[in-house]
Amino acid sequence: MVGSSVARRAAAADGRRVEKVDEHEWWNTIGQLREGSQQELVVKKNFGRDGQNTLADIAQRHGLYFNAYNKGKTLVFSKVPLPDYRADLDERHGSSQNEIKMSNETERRVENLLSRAQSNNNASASTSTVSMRQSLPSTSTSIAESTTYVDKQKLSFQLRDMQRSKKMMPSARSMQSFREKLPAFKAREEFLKAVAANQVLVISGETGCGKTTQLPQFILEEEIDNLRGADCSIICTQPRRISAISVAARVGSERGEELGETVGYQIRLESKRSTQTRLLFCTTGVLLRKLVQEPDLVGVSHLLVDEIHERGMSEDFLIIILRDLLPRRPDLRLVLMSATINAELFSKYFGDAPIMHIPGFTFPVAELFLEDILEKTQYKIKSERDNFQGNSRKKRLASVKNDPLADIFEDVDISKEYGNYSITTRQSLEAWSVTELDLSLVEGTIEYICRHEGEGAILVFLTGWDEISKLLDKIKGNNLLGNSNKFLVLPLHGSMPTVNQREIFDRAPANMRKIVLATNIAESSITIDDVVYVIDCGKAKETSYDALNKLACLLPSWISKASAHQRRGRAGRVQPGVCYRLYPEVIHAAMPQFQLPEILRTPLQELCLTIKSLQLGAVASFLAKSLQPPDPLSVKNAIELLKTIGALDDLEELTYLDIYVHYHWIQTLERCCSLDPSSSAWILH
Ligand SMILES: Nc1ncnc2c1ncn2[C@@H]1O[C@H](COP(=O)(O)OP(=O)(O)OP(=O)(O)O)[C@@H](O)[C@H]1O
Repeated sequence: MVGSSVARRAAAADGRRVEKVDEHEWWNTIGQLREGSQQELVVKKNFGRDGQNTLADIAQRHGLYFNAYNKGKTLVFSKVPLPDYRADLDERHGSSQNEIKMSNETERRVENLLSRAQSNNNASASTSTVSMRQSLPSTSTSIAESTTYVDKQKLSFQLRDMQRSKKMMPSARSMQSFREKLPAFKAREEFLKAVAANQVLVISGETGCGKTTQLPQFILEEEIDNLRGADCSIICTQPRRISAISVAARVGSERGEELGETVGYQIRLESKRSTQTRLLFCTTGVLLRKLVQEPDLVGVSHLLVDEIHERGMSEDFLIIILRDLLPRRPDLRLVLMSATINAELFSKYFGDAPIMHIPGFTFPVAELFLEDILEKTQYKIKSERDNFQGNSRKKRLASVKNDPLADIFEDVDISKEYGNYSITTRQSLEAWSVTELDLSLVEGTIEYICRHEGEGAILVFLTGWDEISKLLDKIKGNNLLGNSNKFLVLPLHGSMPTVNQREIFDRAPANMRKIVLATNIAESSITIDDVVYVIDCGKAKETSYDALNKLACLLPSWISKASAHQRRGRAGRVQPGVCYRLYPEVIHAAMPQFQLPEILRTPLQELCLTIKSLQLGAVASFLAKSLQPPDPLSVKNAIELLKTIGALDDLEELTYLDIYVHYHWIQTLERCCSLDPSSSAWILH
């Protein structure tokens, strides 16, 4: 066997005699390694420094990695980046391999190839230069293989040339100089080294550092530059559709490309990608579904999970699946991207994966709290229902159940704490309702900005469609803001078609001010480049469970400090900005650092049904592997209940034939009528 002869020859090396590199032979051998299933090829031969350089060059041209160990006596070609030191190859440990280890299949193919190359060489002994590509094998299977191989090589070269030429274009050059100013750029080399050296890397990046737009792009550029473009496939997940699309568009334009060339996106029922696409932004849900069909993510070389700190249900499910997948895919690189909070938690979960911190960059964003806004705008809070004269603040607040922030505000002595503020402001603070958003106050704040502040779009964070549509009506009826020639008012809600969602990124026509009324979907990852003012109502709708009444509810709740920070961060991304917080500073100070993970907020029965509908296996064992597992006894009880009501059978499988109809009905019933699965199932029956 020729493969064995390579091994024998390699094993025969005594480390003193310097062998000559037969470039032709090694080109083919390394080409076969690249095409086969073997991950690496270990060669014990001394080719001297020049020989090593030639081999390193061959490996690089094949898009593989090369390293020399034991003072150049042990050479390794690999499909994955190689560390500087390998204990398994260290002669002093007596554990190094004496032979090149190849699978039978690779050995057979290498043998075939070498014998063919040898006979080719003999036949053309008089021809001094044989093109390496011409010398590829010619049996029908081998032709197919080599065509794929040649095609891939060709594509890698094409991608590299295209990248180089696009970089030279004037628009790309100005983008490049902008990119170089982002903090992520300074961390580029360190980041790429860390990705190469570690299977899992946790990035803790502050707002605006460039983690979303730059880090996946660095990997893409590096892979293409090193002629690994054809083989690289980078996926970057985003928690929401709008960020998947807008970030893909931004990265594409930074590269001077049309969306869908090397950078694309995929969301449910919509995608923009091509055979050239090497960096794909998709929602976490899309990736979860892909994983169900393709558990090993074959073909994916790098996976970046963005905004992991948000701890949505899909992100938490995803990392459980990925931790199981990593040992099966040692060549897969996983980068978890988080805001600064919680990076250690993720690192620990992935066996103390290294953490890299990238400082943020935003233009200065001034922050005004309710008291400052009231003082500035002279707005008087005096709602009919909550008139403080007839109903004291303490009395009203005492009736607010389960709201620790309301309790904190209840304890504030307004006249003492806000002694420096005007009497009108203090009276308004007395009248301010912790529970209900005063939409007239939002309207008043928008009007104040439009009358007194400079140019720039306004982004308003509200809790849901109900508030958005009521505010839209108010704005229509407002003397100033209702002028549609001067103000472009755009709603932004998760249920809107993406084509409408995308309008928020368009610049308003000259002399018009854009006002975006959004839910928390605009909170992270997106840049609306003309936003200068952010108005934050401080709340977002979240699923919670009323255990006493057994009701699942989607209610406005106070956001966390992390969310508040992200909201503020939507201003100041390309110019200085102002953030108007429509709640007192004491409430902001008392907000939790970050939100409770969705899997700990979601009613367990709903969680179990979601796990089943996503086909993620046995519920209890799946949830036990999560970052912060729910109480096992409660999980067991939830499964029992689902079996009792007939939603799951004895084998814990979803029952009815049309599982989805059933499941979505349950969800809809829960959402619309605040019913738990048992009541919903009863109605369905
Ligand atoms: N569409 C865009 N138009 C103009 N500038 C943009 C756009 N997208 C990104 N940028 C610029 O690139 C910077 C980095 O954006 P990126 O989305 O990568 O930040 P990030 O670190 O992920 O922050 P965050 O977590 O707050 O979203 C922004 O602050 C902004 O200056």
